[in-house]
Amino acid sequence: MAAQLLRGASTRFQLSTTLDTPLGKSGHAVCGLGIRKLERVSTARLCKFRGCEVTGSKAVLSKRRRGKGGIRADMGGEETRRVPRVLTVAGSDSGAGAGIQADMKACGALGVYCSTAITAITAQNTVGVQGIHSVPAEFVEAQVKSVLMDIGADVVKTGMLPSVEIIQSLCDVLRTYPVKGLVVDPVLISTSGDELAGPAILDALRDDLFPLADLVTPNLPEASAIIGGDPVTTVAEMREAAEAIHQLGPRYVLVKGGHLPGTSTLVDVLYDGVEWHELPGSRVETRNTHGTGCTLASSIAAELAKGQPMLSAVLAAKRYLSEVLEESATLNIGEGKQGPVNHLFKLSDWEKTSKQTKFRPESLLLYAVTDSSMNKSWGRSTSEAVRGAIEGGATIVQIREKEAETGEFLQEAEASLEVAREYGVPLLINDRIDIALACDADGVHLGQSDLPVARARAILGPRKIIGVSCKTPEQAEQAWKDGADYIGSGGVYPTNTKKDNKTIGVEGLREVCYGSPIPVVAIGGISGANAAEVMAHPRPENLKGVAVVSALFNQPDVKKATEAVRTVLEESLKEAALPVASS
Ligand SMILES: Cc1ncc(COP(=O)(O)OP(=O)(O)O)c(N)n1
Ligand SMILES: Cc1ncsc1CCOP(=O)(O)O
Repeated sequence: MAAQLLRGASTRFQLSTTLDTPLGKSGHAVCGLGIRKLERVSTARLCKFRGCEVTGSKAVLSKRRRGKGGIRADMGGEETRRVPRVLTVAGSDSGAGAGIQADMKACGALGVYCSTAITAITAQNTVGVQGIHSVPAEFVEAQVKSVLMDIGADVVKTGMLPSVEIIQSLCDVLRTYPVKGLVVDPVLISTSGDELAGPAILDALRDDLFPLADLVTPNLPEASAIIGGDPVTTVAEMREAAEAIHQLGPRYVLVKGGHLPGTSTLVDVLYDGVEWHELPGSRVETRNTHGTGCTLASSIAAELAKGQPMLSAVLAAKRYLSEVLEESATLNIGEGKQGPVNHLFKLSDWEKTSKQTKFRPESLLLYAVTDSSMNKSWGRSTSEAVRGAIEGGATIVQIREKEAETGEFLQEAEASLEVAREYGVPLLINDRIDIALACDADGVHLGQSDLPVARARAILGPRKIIGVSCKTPEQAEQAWKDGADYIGSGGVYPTNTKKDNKTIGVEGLREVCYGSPIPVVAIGGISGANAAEVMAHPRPENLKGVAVVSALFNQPDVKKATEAVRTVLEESLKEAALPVASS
């Protein structure tokens, strides 16, 4: 059970909304003027605390304290916004690729407020580390306290901790002022190969800091050093190392594979003492990898601060890092062998200049899946049919071609993509990654027997949309871990469009939705006549729409047929104010 942190800086008095974060380092509250010990209380209980009244999920200043200037005069009593907060306790990198600078940029890019406690000042560039000047432990402690007593932090992330005294005093502060999450990046060896910590520091990390941590994120050399020097060069050895490090006390261990020696495998291993997750990554060939360890750890901290559970936080952070690496591949900063990345690439205009149409879960509302034999029988090309569907209200399109030769498929896809781009509607290719790459489509839809999702993600990179057909919650969970963006689930009803396809019904669809961490679109035998039943309230929150073939394309007028289904969907959206079903 989470410790209840009453975040009560002078500008807001709302209880943290992530009280269910599974961290339980009991009993302190930050309220107004300082941090005080509180008894553990359950979320629902009412607690009174030095002028703060906590009622349900709200903490408000009592009249008595309000009168004493506890609320800022310029707030005018308006609701204020909760901002997720990370405190990074790490070293400064003069080259700004790693350390504090990387953490601040990554958190900023992810919408999280990042405060800092600087443990060391390094003279560093793309060539390596030229000098390290440690900050005295008392002054690191002073920085941490200053932040926690006023601004507060949902999650603390540590990087370079250059002395045993700093580690021990940080542990003391964290025991006194607990936070909801602690991510420890055990910075022992920089990615450029420089040793950043000696054996005494390693011992202090192992004995004092790891037991307080929610996550420890060693790379392969660090994992090896932590477990006493045994080599960690295979996925099996990564699992063994994760197990050994978990014994030291953290709730989770993420051993980062990077490029495992001698293999093209990119995999990280996440372990919580019971369950293993092998998380694949996409390969980006670039010299610009300086600071990726710091970036990953601070991005995970940022996602945890937003209230994500650990696995989701790790996956989201990995995806962000892949995007950053891809976007930074050709940056030319510094003369050394390892350059920095551009954490803030989204502030530049890539989204404006990119041809890629962004995936939003809402675009699954009416998913038009083409069928060239149906369209041919009505005397129209695939691209004409796509135009009709989009004008009739389709929100995403998939080119599903089961008969044409590769060259014809590519031509159809290119012509259809031109139409889709005109309207800003995403267009995906069924099954064929080669076609998707050749025409630069927005993504692919894959079945269970197509190219494995993790491989597809590695080939397509972080930005392309990947949808996966799933008939069970287990398949959906796996697809998410492997990097899928959405699930297509069905057949909901019997269909003649796909032979020998098992029907799972509305019940089966909903089971998949409840087991899926990502959005779901229903498919199979869906038309204007039954779309309302599929989308009926209360429905799973992540059921976003319907995918339709024959009810759109085996019709004389595609636009009219699409409008008819869209009208039914619009009606179901109007019920959106009603409660959603929960599992
Ligand atoms: C949105 C959507 N969902 C499911 C499917 C089915 O894909 P798959 O299982 O690969 O079968 P085929 O389409 O290849 O016959 C889909 N295409 N789209
Ligand atoms: C491709 C696919 N996957 C599951 S059912 C199906 C066919 C859907 O076609 P229709 O909408 O005509 O039933």
